[in-house]
Amino acid sequence: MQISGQPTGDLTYSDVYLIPRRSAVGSRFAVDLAPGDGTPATIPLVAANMNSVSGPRLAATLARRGGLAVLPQDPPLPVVEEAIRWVKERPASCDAPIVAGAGDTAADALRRVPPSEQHGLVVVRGDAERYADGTAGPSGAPVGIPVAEVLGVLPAHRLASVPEDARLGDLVRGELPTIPVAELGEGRAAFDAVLAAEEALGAPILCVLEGDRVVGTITSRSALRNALYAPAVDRDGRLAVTAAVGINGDVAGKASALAAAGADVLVVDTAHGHQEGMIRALRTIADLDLGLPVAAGNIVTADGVHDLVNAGATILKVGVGPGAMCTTRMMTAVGRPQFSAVLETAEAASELGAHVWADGGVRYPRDVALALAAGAASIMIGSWFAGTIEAPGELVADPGGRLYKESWGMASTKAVQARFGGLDPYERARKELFAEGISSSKIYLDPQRPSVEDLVDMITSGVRSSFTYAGAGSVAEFHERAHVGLQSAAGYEEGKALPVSW
Ligand SMILES: NC(=O)C1=CN([C@@H]2O[C@H](COP(=O)(O)OP(=O)(O)OC[C@H]3O[C@@H](n4cnc5c(N)ncnc54)[C@H](OP(=O)(O)O)[C@@H]3O)[C@@H](O)[C@H]2O)C=CC1
Ligand SMILES: Nc1nc2c(ncn2[C@@H]2O[C@H](COP(=O)(O)O)[C@@H](O)[C@H]2O)c(=O)[nH]1
Ligand SMILES: [K+]
Repeated sequence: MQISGQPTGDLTYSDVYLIPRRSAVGSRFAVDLAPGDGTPATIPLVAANMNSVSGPRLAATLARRGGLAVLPQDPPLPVVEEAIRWVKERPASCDAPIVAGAGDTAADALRRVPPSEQHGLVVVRGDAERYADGTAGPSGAPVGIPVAEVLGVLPAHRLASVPEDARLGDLVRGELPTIPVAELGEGRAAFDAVLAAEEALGAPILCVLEGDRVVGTITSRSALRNALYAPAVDRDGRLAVTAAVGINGDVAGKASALAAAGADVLVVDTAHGHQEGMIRALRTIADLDLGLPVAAGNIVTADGVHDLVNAGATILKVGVGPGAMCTTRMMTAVGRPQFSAVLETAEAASELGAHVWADGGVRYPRDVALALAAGAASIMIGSWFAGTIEAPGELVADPGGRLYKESWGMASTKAVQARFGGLDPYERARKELFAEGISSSKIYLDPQRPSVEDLVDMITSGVRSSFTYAGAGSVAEFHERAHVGLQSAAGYEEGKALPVSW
């Protein structure tokens, strides 16, 4: 990366911009976004290990589009193992259905999906619990739902015009719109086949049939995405997923169990990553020789990079204080403006053959492009992804009818209370003294982009375009060719669009 001008201090994303330069990359579709960090990701996006962000559905959806999600360290190990299993059993070539029971009401459904196009529910006879949101129960059972059990598909937009207490079983009508998995094909052929089936059946969402089981759903939008993205998969072609480990407790036992459950990357995570406890935890994991990439953090200095890589980290998780839920900077004054933190750590990491994930503070696609320009391999996003259909938790309508999901910091009083609920009251009270995050925040769904996939489309299209402005066809070339300038607050303001006249 080249920087024009002399920065007088550390910089964050709003302080900088990208200068266009001569390009030989003729099309934005010619850009390869694979991070090249030793993980199976094919796009440089990682969902943060926050309880309000990375659950199994978001992890599977993001992996289908080439990203990774980090399952957080707080839930009990069996819950995380089950989440890994759930992700691994989801299809890579079609969507994991949102399954509802015939007796569920429209109000129940609206807590899971907004009434928007491109989304819907697969309504089954009786109780949907049996299908655990698309699986057929315990480990080893066949994946998918017997077609005879499926009453129909309810497009979510219909929920806008029915009474709240209407039963879903009474709302589905007509023949079940299906497409055999063998007809899906690849690329444009798949898009054409799905579009033709949608038009012929007059249905915006189709059930994908393998034998006599519904293994997923598909829309023409998801068929288009199948052609644009390559899923992040493990050696067996199953969707990839990542899981976090803390630095305390039985680190070896937990890391081994997560690896055995199928985690594709381990993330060793604590607020102050440049500490002896982290170095011990990394050495413990290195001794296990699990053969997995290990991400560790959070750090913001080159010294931190050296110590953590020497202890076994292959990826550094970089960022102290930029997170939307984070109060560390105001509580402790500690942290570092994120652009400079990524720039310095990425340079140090690259000398050691390691990589950086820029963690936190991303609010626009431009921030992702700038983190990549600074040398990051991937970008971690938390709060922005919390306001999506796939994030854990239910949709809530505010008094004006706008839909949101609740989010909270992993170092907030709420998270600390949940994490240390098993301790005696004295120990719990001691832990609660140190909250460094907000306990409750509303993250509104973007009505135009209610799904994490919509956000991924938006971010990757912005970043593909950034790459061509810089004449870069890959992440490695972007690291080389990005030309960054410094801007004033007025310069940043000028770049914003104007929703109403001035
Ligand atoms: N990226 C960021 O800016 C931040 C992220 N977080 C996130 O919050 C979650 C919880 O992390 P964490 O609070 O580390 O909890 P952990 O459960 O991982 O424990 C942290 C350990 O480090 C010790 N420690 C020493 N100094 C500090 C310090 N300054 N801050 C925190 N712990 C310290 C703690 O001991 P003792 O409790 O006795 O002090 C404890 O043993 C993680 O997901 C983390 O990434 C939290 C804060 C900042
Ligand atoms: N200091 C704190 N940092 C936190 C907390 N919870 C999460 N985080 C960090 O934020 C990023 C995600 O950033 P976002 O801007 O995309 O939301 C996450 O990965 C953590 O590093 C917290 O309570 N305190
Ligand atoms: K912050």
